Amino acid sequence: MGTHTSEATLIDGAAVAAGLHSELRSAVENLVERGLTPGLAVVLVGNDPASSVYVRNKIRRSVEAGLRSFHHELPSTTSETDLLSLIDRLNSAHDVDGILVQLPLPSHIDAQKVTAAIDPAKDVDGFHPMNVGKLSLGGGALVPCTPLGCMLLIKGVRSQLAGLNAVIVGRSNIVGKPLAQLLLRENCTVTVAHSRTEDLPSLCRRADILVAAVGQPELIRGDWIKPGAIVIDVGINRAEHEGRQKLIGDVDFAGARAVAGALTPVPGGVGPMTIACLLRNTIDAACRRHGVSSPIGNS
Ligand SMILES: NC(=O)C1=CN([C@@H]2O[C@H](COP(=O)(O)OP(=O)(O)OC[C@H]3O[C@@H](n4cnc5c(N)ncnc54)[C@H](OP(=O)(O)O)[C@@H]3O)[C@@H](O)[C@H]2O)C=CC1
Ligand SMILES: Nc1nc(=O)c2c([nH]1)NC[C@@H]1CN(c3ccc(C(=O)N[C@@H](CCC(=O)O)C(=O)O)cc3)C=[N+]21
Repeated sequence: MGTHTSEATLIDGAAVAAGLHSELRSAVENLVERGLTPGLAVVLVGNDPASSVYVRNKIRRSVEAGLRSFHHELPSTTSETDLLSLIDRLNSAHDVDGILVQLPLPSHIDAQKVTAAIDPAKDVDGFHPMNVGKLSLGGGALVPCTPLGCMLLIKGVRSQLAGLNAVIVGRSNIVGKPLAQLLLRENCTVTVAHSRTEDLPSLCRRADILVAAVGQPELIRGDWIKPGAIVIDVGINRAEHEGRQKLIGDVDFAGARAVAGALTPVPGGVGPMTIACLLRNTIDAACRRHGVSSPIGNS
């Protein structure tokens, strides 16, 4: 069949996220008028520089949106017991609607245990077993922010996904697995690949929707991509370039751009959507907790 010559459409996640932020800002204004100011608590343990940058962005964005923001920075030597007791306090704090504990946690702390200690109604990351279970059963969950952001970008390109082959490279609990549930819900045929997958290039070539969430710079090459495919690059890899820090995705951007139908850049793709979806989940959680109808559309 015909050769594919046109360049992929760039999916401008930063622009989509900016649009979401302005919707969220009005939604918060509306809620504040009705006496409800949604509150987000962000907990950072230790001083990993990348985590600090993300946490600062999350706080800045939530303040811009009009949310109440609570910031807890704990030293890397914090014990699991102390972290759990902070979570207990946040669970019972009336003005806290969302709790986010930034990952990764120091290795002496059991992240699963911490996640399970968060009130599922305040679990704006969607990592609590209750929300994971609800997502898999099909309703009522707080949905993890990055997969939610990916879905909004994919559906912005193409609203009807039924029957498409979706390949997700990466099976983490925060991206790959929950995204598989969301694509399945849209009636895609979903394959989740990982480090033990055989012949990854051939598998990727069958994908109408290809999502890379691996953490390996430019693993996915242009010639692994089906012409016209929607390619979502979740990867954030830091590299030195001419003495400066540069972010690189899991997809060879230039190679993919010549083949794909639509493609997200790094930075400015999925990352900004993750933060917008976090704020959206916080507003959602606040409305549910207070029995108020949500002023934002559901998806
Ligand atoms: N933009 C955003 O908002 C976000 C970006 N990220 C970024 O996304 C990337 C993935 O993060 P996360 O989901 O936490 O990843 P994890 O590090 O938890 O998991 C990586 C996954 O990739 C798989 N994998 C590793 N190497 C290969 C390979 N060579 N071939 C095939 N599969 C491989 C692993 O397989 P196995 O299970 O077999 O080990 C694993 O399933 C990172 O770059 C991270 O920084 C993450 C969250 C949010
Ligand atoms: N409990 C928890 N929840 C998370 O959602 C979570 C986490 N822990 N730990 C780490 C990962 C990673 N993550 C990102 C969020 C925003 C950008 C982002 O905004 N990226 C910008 C660039 C930012 C920069 O310049 O570094 C972009 O891609 O354009 C990236 C990555 C959320 N995560």
